[in-house]
Amino acid sequence: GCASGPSPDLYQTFGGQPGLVSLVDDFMDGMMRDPDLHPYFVNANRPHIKAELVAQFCATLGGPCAYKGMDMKMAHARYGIGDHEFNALVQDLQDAMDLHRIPYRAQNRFLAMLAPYRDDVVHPAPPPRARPPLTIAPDAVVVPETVPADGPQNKPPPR
Ligand code: HEM
Repeated sequence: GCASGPSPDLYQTFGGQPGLVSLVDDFMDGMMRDPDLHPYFVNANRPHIKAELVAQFCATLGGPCAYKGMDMKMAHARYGIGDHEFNALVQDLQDAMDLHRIPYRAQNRFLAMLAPYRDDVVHPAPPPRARPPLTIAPDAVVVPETVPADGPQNKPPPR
């Protein structure tokens, strides 16, 4: 039949745990060489992200793992990631899978399972920053409700 979804076989096609650790190493190296993605990861905790990616990929493929990292929306919302960056990441993942000689059929099965994350990862703009606290009392400045049409009333007297 038409193979799709997770399976222990698919996980083995990716080389099991050692295969995934090595794949994610090369994937992250590729993203660090990618000018579209470098800024997002240069100051990030890359060893942590790589460990989470290995667990997530393992679980997604059908391996004996559970992903216990952050929810995808929570992890990405603040970065204002666009479609362009998402596509760049998919390209870098394909390059890493090519390097590891993962057969195209297996690559496509995996990418199809990651595609639904696009909606969680891509945000048109970062959420607004928290406002700084007010430094003056809100009622310290009294603004008149209406400004008279003939201008301010405190004109100097006519000579
Ligand atoms: C299919 C697409 C993607 C998947 C499956 C994915 C997966 C993950 C995972 C599992 C984590 C770790 C979460 C944790 O720490 O618990 C993470 C973190 C992160 N991802 Fe993604 N990601 C994707 C797309 C992207 C894209 C396109 C970007 C940037 C352009 C990105 C940037 C980041 C950053 C900066 C973090 C660190 C978050 C933090 O610690 O504040 N991700 N991602």
